[in-house]
Order: sequence, then C-alpha cells, then structure tokens
Amino acid sequence: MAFLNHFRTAYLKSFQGDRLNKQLFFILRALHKSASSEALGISAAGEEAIPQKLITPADVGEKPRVKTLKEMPGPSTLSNFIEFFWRDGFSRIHEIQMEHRKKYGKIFKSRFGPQLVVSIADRDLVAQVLRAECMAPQRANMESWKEYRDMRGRSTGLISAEGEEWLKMRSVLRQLIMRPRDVAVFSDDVNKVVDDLIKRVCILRTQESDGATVLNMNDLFFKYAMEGVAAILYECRLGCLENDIPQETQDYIHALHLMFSSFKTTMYAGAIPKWLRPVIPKPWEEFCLSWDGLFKFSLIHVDKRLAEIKAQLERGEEVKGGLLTHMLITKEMSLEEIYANVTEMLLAGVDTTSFTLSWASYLLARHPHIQQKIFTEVTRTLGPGTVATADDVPRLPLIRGLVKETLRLFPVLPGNGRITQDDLVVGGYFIPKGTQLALCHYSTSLEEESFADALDFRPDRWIRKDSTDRVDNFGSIPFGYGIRSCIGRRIAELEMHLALIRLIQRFHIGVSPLTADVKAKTHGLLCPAAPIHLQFIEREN
Ligand code: HEM
Repeated sequence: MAFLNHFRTAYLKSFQGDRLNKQLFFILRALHKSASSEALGISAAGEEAIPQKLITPADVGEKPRVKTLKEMPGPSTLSNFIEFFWRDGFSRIHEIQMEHRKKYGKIFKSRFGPQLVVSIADRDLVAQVLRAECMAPQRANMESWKEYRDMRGRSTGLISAEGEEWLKMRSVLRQLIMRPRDVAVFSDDVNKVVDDLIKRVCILRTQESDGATVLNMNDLFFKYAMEGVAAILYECRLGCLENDIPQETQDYIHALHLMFSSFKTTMYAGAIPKWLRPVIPKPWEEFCLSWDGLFKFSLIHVDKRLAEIKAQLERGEEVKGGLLTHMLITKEMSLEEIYANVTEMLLAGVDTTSFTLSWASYLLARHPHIQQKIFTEVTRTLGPGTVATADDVPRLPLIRGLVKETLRLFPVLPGNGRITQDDLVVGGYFIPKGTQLALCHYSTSLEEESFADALDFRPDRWIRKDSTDRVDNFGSIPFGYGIRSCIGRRIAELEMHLALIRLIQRFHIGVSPLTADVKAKTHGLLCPAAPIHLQFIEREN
C-alpha cells in the first residue's frame, strides 16, 4: 500500500543508504548552479588528492601504490543518467549494485555532477570502513529533515541528528532498547498484538472464496508492525488491526501516505534546491504537511501519557510504565527530543518490519519442507499451543535463522551510506575525508564469497554448531554495524520472532495460486514488486 512507499522513501533517504535518492539529489544539485562542489562537501580536486603522509618510500617499490580516486573505475554520469532515467534504474538499485560489482569490482565510484559517491561492494572492505568509524558516524542528505525541524522549532531525532546532539540521544536510548533483555519485557504487549494478528488472519481468509487466502500480506503485516511498535513506543494500542480503524490512527496513516505514496515527491522534496521551490512547490509542501501529521500523532500520544503521569504523581501514586514513561520521568531528553525520537522511531519501525515479515512468510510458503522443519522445532521445544515469549527465542535457532536468512536475501535497506570523517585508504584507494560512501549490502549478501550457495534459502546456515562457531558475517548486516546501527533491532526482532512462531504454530502457510513468482524492487526500501497472497490452513492438533 501507498503508506509503505512513503515510509520507505524517507527511511532510506535518512540513512543515505539509498543511492537512488542520492543520485537524483546529486543530479538536481548539479543543476543547481549556486551549489558549488565545496558546498556539497567534496571538492573535484578530492579525486586527485593523496595525503602526503600516506606516501612513504615504502610505498614506492615493494608495497602497492595507494591509488587516487581518479584511478578508481566506475560508471560515468551519463551512463548513470541513462540507467536511472531511461531504464527505470530507480526500482532496480539492488540489481544495479550487482551489475556494477561485476563490471567494476569491489570498489567503484559514481559521479553525479559535482558529487562523487564511492561504492563498496565487498564484505571485508565494508567491515574495514565500519570498524574504523568514529564516535558519531555521519549520515548525509538530512538537510530537508533538518530544515523542516528548524522551521517548526522541532528537535531532530536519532535518524536525523548528527554529532554531539546525536551522541547524547543515542546514549540515552541505547541504555533502554539495545539489548535483547531490555526488550524482553515487552513480550506480553507484543503477544497481545500477535493475538490480534492471528484473529485478523482468520477474519480475512473467510472473506475469500477458498476460505484460506489472505490477500496482500504486506498490508496486514504493515498494520501489525505499526500496532506492535506503537504498543512499545506509546504504551498504548492504536487499533490498526480492528475492523474500524480509529480516525486518529487513520489520520496518521494518511500522513505517512502523503509522505511516501509518491516516492518521487518525497525524494524531490530534499533534492529540489530551495530557489526552485516557488516553481515546483508541491513536493516540499507535501513533505512538510506529512511531517506535521506525523509529529501531531506523536504529540497526542506523548502528551496523553505525560498527563496521566502527572495525575498519578499528584495522587501520590507510584508511576509504572514502559519506554515512554521512563523517558518522561527521567528527563534525560527534553520533551521536544522525546517527540522527535518517537516520531522517527515509529516511522523507521513499520515498513522495515512488515516487508521482512512478508518476505519471511513468502519464503516459508515457497519452501514447505523448511517450514515443516521449523514447525517441528517450535512444537518440540515449546510443546503444543504454548505462547512463546522472548525468553523462548534463544531455544529456537531456526526461527532466528529464518529472520536472518530472510534479511540476507532481502535486506530491507539494500545499501547504507556514510560521509567519511577521516582520510581513509580502502581497497588500495585513497579516500579523502568528506567523501560519500555507499555500502552495498545487497550485493555482499548475495556473493558466494560471503555465503555458499548464496541464492538458496537456508535458515539453518545461521545455526552455530558450538559456542566457538560464529556465523557473523559482514556480508549480511541488515541492521548495520556498530555505534550507528539500528537502535530498533531488538524491537523488530521481538515483533518478527513472536509473530512468526505463532503463525507457524497455528497454520500451514502456502502460496495462493493468485501469487506469481514475486521479485524484489527498490522503492526506497527493498520491497516485494507484486502483492503476496498466501493461504493459511489450520494445522491439525
Ligand atoms: C526489520 C526491521 C529493521 C531493519 C532491517 C532496520 C534496519 C536499519 C538500518 C540498516 C539502519 C541504519 C544503520 C546504520 O546507519 O548503520 C537503521 C537505523 C535506525 N533504525 Fe532500524 N531497522 C529495522 C527496524 C527498526 C525499528 C522497529 C525501529 C524502531 C523501533 C528502528 C529504528 C531505527 C532508528 C531510530 C535508526 C537510526 C539509528 C541512529 O542513527 O542512531 N528500526 N535501521
């Protein structure tokens, strides 16, 4: 649904992992005469620059010479332009990543007007870059997000903040939700949402003539993910899985629709230079309107909880609660920072989770023997009919493997990005400080070098044989790595694990004849290119 498109765009845009956004951004900026290359943070001379300190006598002779960016291979601006504007490259960014990897190698550059992006498509080089990150790694292309916040006097949240501001908020939030045991306490809340998901599956399948099919799984998982993440962030239910969705929630969904339904609209909002806005006002206006809607929704829920807390305190009662309550009571972040963070987290937590659940159930349906193996693991471990909690998940390695393998084959963010904060030498090339990097996670996930039989769906490849056997692999890091990685990872995993366990316990999931072979497309995030319709057949006890 269109909502998904909204989210996806801004999400990826915010991570700067979306080369699509960046590329269009750069092209438009290139047209923007007042935007000098210096203003964009990369000087044209940067391509030639080699730091004196890196050239030592030892480099001349035995050691391979450190090469300049000028020597780095890559597609030309013209071929990029043709690829994206004539050949609909925008929806094939993941495939283009693979093609460029084959053609140009593990590290290559793309130039868009004055802007240069260095793509890294090798797991060891990705590891090198991420391991070398400083205390506050920098995301880019957040200007439009910041501009909106400045205009309305709002704070930035984790996605849009940089530097000290980001570090402060990150250190508060990482104490609260980064470890599995931090989020385990939300099991009961999430399980109530899973109850409603299962009820919804039962209702929806009665609406189809075969009594088994649920049409457009992503629509359902979207509602589940939104309800689940809101139960944790706002400590309340939104009614997304009800027959009649409350107006307030519908308004929020509308705001998201507005932001993302038109992928290009959102993209242009950030990419169109300010001076062009009077000529093309719609994208920026819609962008602001949708942010107004998203913030409004957070304000309603945060203020409601704040009023409840105040009333409880006035009555001398002990205040108990979850994440939001904790943030409001401890005041480690200002109220504006809390508004901004819950807004950005809700935005970040819906499409990502729902696409992954859609792919996971599609893969289960396409591989009945694997589904059966997972079902056997679940029933043997939990016993029939047990409702799992977070504490059970470590005993279900195939469920964890299912999520990891799904994200390896379909990483929601097919690429991620950074602005380098120091001079680096990567893959034999000198990369000056301030260069934009694109980390090509989709291509590294599907490299044979990273994973044997990389195209096969094998959840068991993630199972450790013993405690020394680590299957961590920079080839697949769907939540990113290190200090700037996904703060919502444990929440997302909890929601996905608990939903998948319950669906597998209750139903045999099959592909509906209405579903063709579903491919991925990039629409900001990596998403199913066609609706996924699945059959849910009650298992016999
Ligand atoms: C399958 C689900 C998800 C995936 C695959 C995913 C993936 C990612 C990735 C790749 C990043 C960028 C990391 C980097 O730049 O290194 C990110 C950042 C982020 N994600 Fe997620 N995410 C998911 C779910 C969630 C959820 C449920 C939430 C909120 C509850 C969330 C909140 C965030 C936030 C706030 C950031 C920015 C972190 C920062 O800059 O400090 N994500 N996510």
